[in-house]
Amino acid sequence: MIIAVDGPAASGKGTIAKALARHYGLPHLDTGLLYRAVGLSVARTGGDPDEEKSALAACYFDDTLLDDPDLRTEATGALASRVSVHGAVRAALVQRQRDFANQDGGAVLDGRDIGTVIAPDADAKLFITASARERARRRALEMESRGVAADIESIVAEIEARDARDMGRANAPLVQADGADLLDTSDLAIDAAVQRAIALVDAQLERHRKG
Ligand SMILES: Nc1ncnc2c1ncn2[C@@H]1O[C@H](COP(=O)(O)OP(=O)(O)O)[C@@H](O)[C@H]1O
Ligand SMILES: Nc1ccn([C@@H]2O[C@H](COP(=O)(O)OP(=O)(O)O)[C@@H](O)[C@H]2O)c(=O)n1
Repeated sequence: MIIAVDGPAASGKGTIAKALARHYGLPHLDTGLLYRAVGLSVARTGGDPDEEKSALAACYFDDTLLDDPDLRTEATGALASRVSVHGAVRAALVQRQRDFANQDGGAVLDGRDIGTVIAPDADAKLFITASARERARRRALEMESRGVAADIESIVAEIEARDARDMGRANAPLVQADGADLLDTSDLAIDAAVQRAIALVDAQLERHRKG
């Protein structure tokens, strides 16, 4: 069984995808980490994230990079969003994600294009969202918990810029996939959002069973 979870930054898609993986006993892949690794790698090697060749060269990173704490910063999120506009970068990462999705028993993947490109035939699809202000508030809390000062207005601006780039790009733009249920978590606590996600997935699985 494949479950596709997509949505913009800090919408709660990772939290929900992890909880779904636990609930259904499936492995989980945070596909954003792959794009973050490319973004960080291109920056560290002095390459240009906006130049396709440079970004493509950074796709062949060592997997130990996936554990680097710098992957989690908002600066790396912005770099990831810049390298991920390039078709060659997306093509270089596609097989790894599809292999993960198609492993025996299935998987849960979260990202921007799981329900549209990576696993368009997924058994269940969710599109998670929340207002930009609520997403910025969550990011600020995360940063403060790491001891990093956070300015809400600049985080809102960064989130809106990233949304615009991710939704406006020509290759695999962020969009609610055909057949995906929309889940707005703006006014939901984590537990409530997870319960709602499980109910939506169960209902989709039931609809598929009935054909
Ligand atoms: N429904 C929610 N209400 C409040 N905070 C949430 C909710 N969902 C997630 N969070 C918190 O917001 C932050 C971003 O969530 P995360 O799941 O990492 O988002 P994404 O994967 O979409 O970037 C985390 O600190 C997480 O604990
Ligand atoms: N499947 C994916 C996942 C991430 N990405 C890109 O990678 C960036 C970082 O993704 P992420 O999921 O780690 O970011 P957050 O939503 O956690 O902030 C996004 O802004 C996208 O531009 C993508 O293009 N396709």
